[in-house]
Amino acid sequence: MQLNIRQFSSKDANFRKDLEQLLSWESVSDTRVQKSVEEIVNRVRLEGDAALIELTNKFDRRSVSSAAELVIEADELAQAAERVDSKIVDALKQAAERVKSYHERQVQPSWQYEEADGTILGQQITPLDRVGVYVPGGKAAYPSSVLMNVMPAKVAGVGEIVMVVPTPDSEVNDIVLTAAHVAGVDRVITVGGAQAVAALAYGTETVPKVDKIVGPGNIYVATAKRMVFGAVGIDMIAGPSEILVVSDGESNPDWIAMDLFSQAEHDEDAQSILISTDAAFIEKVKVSMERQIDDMSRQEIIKTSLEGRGALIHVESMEEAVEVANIVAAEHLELSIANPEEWVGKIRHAGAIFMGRYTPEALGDYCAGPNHVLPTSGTARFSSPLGVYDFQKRSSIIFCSHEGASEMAKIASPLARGESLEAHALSAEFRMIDKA
Ligand SMILES: NC(=O)c1ccc[n+]([C@@H]2O[C@H](COP(=O)([O-])OP(=O)(O)OC[C@H]3O[C@@H](n4cnc5c(N)ncnc54)[C@H](O)[C@@H]3O)[C@@H](O)[C@H]2O)c1
Ligand SMILES: N[C@H](CO)Cc1c[nH]c[nH+]1
Ligand SMILES: [Zn+2]
Repeated sequence: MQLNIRQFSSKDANFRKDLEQLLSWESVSDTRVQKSVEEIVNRVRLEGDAALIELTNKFDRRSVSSAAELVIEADELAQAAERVDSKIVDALKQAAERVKSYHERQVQPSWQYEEADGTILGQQITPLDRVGVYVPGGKAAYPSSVLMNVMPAKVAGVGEIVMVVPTPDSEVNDIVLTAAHVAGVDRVITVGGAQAVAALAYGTETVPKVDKIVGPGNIYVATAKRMVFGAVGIDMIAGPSEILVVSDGESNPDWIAMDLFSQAEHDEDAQSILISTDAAFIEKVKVSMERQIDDMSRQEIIKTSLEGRGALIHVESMEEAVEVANIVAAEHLELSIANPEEWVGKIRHAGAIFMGRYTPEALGDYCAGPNHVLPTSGTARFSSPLGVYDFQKRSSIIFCSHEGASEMAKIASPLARGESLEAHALSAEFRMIDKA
């Protein structure tokens, strides 16, 4: 099948403009989706379960009549695990173990230090009480996303985990429920989209209000998360998947073609980009894609994604490749080159960096250990992978000895008076040992 994928070179006069246009999709989509998400969120906030049921029936093609039908309790999750092929259950358990082991290294303990006069300063770290985990389920089922969202929350010690997942046409995916069981989810609610995010943010008669919502999803989910931020915490905006492969032209073109497909098959809105210093290699990858796509079960989604949002970019040098990669700030960056360790330090913006020819992004999606919930749409410039730190919060700890309070009051008092805040000044001065 022929693929009309955008192709350009860093030598083109319009290169920067073309690149900008390639990456500018989210803002265009935002205005299209914004209004409908606003309406959905407001309805769920004001009407609770009634709106949640109506919107779920509409968007997921269901015929639910009571909210109780939307809830799957922990014991039903365990039953689902019995219906799933034991090889898949084993793989889920092994993946969960690897993800857990990686995330255990992220735990931030409380800390404190003592000054000479006995004053103690520090931070007390506590887990969140209740979190909502969004697991996408519109176009594909994501048991792996259950593990990636829930394991770090478990490692952090979160009190209660409520998972939402859409079940279009009422098709419940047993592997998703099994993953929820393996990871230790407390309750699953089969709703999705902006209505699920709103229900978790504001609470309904059936869905408990949570402290934070985490997890990826399509543009409706991402827009809703952005909208409810403030009423609840959110992790990041993790939208349609992206991959940027940087190749030196020495990798197997079939492997690279499949790596590009691997993210394109998620969604028509997913983005796969290849950058190479070798123009002939780019052609080989294109030929390989046109050959291999005929055998792909999700070829329509792949084609739409590659033709709408994909690109093959020729650059003059690895320096230039790195410069472009830092502009793209992709969710996933594959460095399919001979010496990735020489270049990795120059990458400033990427959700996850896959180093070398034997590290396909797909291994990170399932079981390498690091989280696959990653910042998309260039937000890797300021966001990080989902981690234990997203489920922990910090309280400052201050204990003043009498001597310490007295010394600090000498600093605080003039500052408070400089702000004309007399009560502040006096509050500090009362603690002085020598008030003269
Ligand atoms: N970044 C990550 O870590 C990560 C991980 C897994 C998946 N993903 C991405 O998550 C996304 C999953 O998307 P999905 O669609 O399969 O599932 P989803 O669960 O995110 O979205 C499905 C929901 O979207 C809502 N919706 C669909 N069309 C709508 C419309 N016209 N108006 C209002 N609401 C509408 C419906 O409520 C539906 O339940 C993909 O883009 C995939 O690439 C990202
Ligand atoms: N690549 C997705 C994150 O962008 C995660 C995923 C789940 N399953 C397969 N892939
Ligand atoms: Zn993936």
